[in-house]
Amino acid sequence: MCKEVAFGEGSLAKEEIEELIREAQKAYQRSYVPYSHYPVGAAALFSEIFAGCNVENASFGLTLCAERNAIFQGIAAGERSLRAVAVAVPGDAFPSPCGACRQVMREFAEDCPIILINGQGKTKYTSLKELLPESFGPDFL
Ligand SMILES: O=c1ccn([C@H]2C[C@H](O)[C@@H](CO)O2)c(=O)[nH]1
Ligand SMILES: [Zn+2]
Repeated sequence: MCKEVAFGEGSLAKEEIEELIREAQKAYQRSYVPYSHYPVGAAALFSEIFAGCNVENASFGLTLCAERNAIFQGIAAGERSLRAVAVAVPGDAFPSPCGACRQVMREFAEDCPIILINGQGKTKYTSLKELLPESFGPDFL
């Protein structure tokens, strides 16, 4: 059975959500975080799933967040339409995508579901519209 879960104007199959969550959870195990010790994994659903982890650098400002890493993997593969994003961390607290990542998501989705996952596998559902209201995007130009 493939239960559809409605999100705003779109919908996602329950199986798609579960796989997206699993991919985000796997991704944080590949994080390179010798400075913050805060691993983050993300999975971006385009026509398929692209995963990414955060990658830090001794020159701290060069750090790439997990969300942008995952999204850019999709874009580099030729994808343009972002359907959902999952973000997972190992700790008790839920993750929250930073402002830069929210704006990068906005480039490829007007609005999309965002699933936040903590280390116990608990989930919080939000959306890009909620995290980045009154956003600036490509349609302004
Ligand atoms: O949503 C977030 C927030 C932070 N980070 C990373 C950047 C850095 O490696 C570490 C601490 O900021 O967490 C992410 O990957 N995603
Ligand atoms: Zn970020």
